[in-house]
Amino acid sequence: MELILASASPRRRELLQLLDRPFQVLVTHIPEEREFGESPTAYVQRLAETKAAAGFALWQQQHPQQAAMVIGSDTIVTVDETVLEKPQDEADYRRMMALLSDRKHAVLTAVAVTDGTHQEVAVVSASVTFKALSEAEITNYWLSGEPHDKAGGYGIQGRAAKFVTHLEGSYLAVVGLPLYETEQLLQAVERAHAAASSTSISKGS
Ligand SMILES: Cc1cn([C@H]2C[C@H](O)[C@@H](COP(=O)(O)OP(=O)(O)OP(=O)(O)O)O2)c(=O)[nH]c1=O
Repeated sequence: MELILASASPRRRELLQLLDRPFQVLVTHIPEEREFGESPTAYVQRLAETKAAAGFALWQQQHPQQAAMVIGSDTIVTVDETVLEKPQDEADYRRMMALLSDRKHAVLTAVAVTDGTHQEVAVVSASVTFKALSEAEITNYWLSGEPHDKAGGYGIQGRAAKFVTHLEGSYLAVVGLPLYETEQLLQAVERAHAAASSTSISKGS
């Protein structure tokens, strides 16, 4: 069965390589809009599931006969009930840094895996504490070019590492793809796929 990563994120691609499973990348575009009353956990889970399903649909269009497992993932930062995604511009980035400075926030990454029939999903979290950020630090970090394509406007694996005083939970959930959980989800879908294939063979279909 082919493995497909439905993601445009270079971080997810690099991390997935560490599972030593050959894979291809497909890019789909899913609008990221939280529904009224939707909790951060429900939201991030829905986006990961939607990305996996859209990736599977695209794979099927291109390869109608070939089985595949597709991974979709989404990362958000939450401060109280406020959800931070990628900053739209510098002002949006500055709003995010003001919310993150000198306090704890949560990062949630959802990973969904589907083979078109079976689906597994996990939401993995971390709690991250930032030092008090000065205006100069906020400005210089923006000028580094790192914030624009990252949830919450920062990359813990990059220059924002020096802002982090404490981390609890999954470091890889912050970077965008928690590998232990991803491997477990892949194995679960593989087992379900194998069980369904052996049932359909014994039924003679
Ligand atoms: C908080 C944080 C986020 N990020 C990144 C991970 C994700 O790539 C990005 C969150 O945006 P996402 O919308 O989750 O993902 P994406 O648009 O980059 O890729 P795709 O939807 O195609 O899979 O933020 C870091 O790299 N480091 C960090 O410390």
